[in-house]
Amino acid sequence: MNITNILKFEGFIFDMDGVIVDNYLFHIEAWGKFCEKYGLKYSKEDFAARYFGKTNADILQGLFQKEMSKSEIKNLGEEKEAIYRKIYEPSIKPLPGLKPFLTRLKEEDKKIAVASSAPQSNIDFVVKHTGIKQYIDVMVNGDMVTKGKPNPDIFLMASSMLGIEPHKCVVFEDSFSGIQAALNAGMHVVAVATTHKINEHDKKLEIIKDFNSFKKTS
Ligand SMILES: O=P(O)(O)OC[C@H]1O[C@@H](O)[C@H](O)[C@@H](O)[C@@H]1O
Repeated sequence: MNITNILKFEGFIFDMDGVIVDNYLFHIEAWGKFCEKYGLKYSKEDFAARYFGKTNADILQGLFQKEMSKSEIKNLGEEKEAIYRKIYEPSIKPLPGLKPFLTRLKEEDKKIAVASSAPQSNIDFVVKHTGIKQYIDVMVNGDMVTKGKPNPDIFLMASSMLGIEPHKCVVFEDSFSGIQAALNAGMHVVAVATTHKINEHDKKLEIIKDFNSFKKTS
């Protein structure tokens, strides 16, 4: 899809991990360290298949194989996120073409949301270090919904906070659970091939490598 076609949408909803930043290797490494500390069984492949795009509540209860209280999830989640932020901070950068794309969207008076399964602390970290705060109208984090991706609630909340109907919104997503959540919300999806390669995505989807795709006018 070129810039002319994408500008037909009114609401632009960005997933964060794998879309604003290409950081899955750092999350994988941080979860590995976390699991080692708690003696949890962990394989990168299994983790990627089961948990990418999910909330910490879903990931932690899956890893520990038990139900947990909100405070347990918050504390353990923050422990993992602190490891992640420490190892990722030295190399954090936005996906190529993201800032020029956001600038263009604002010039066109489009509404922009970030909707991430991550806790707000991680969203703040990414927004600060990529310098994109001024572009964002609405932020929705994983703690604001009870049912995480692939349930559509996070994207429906973003569209309602933007005041734009779901079918007028486009979602940028890298994870399979996130793509399914956006489709379940009745939104248009653009898959971003970072965490998963182009050939791993459903061929029927529109797929971009990064936001330089929208530099093109035809
Ligand atoms: O919804 P997003 O932005 O892709 O965030 C998902 C990520 O959220 C993080 O908090 C989890 O620790 C990650 O493991 C997970 O992949």
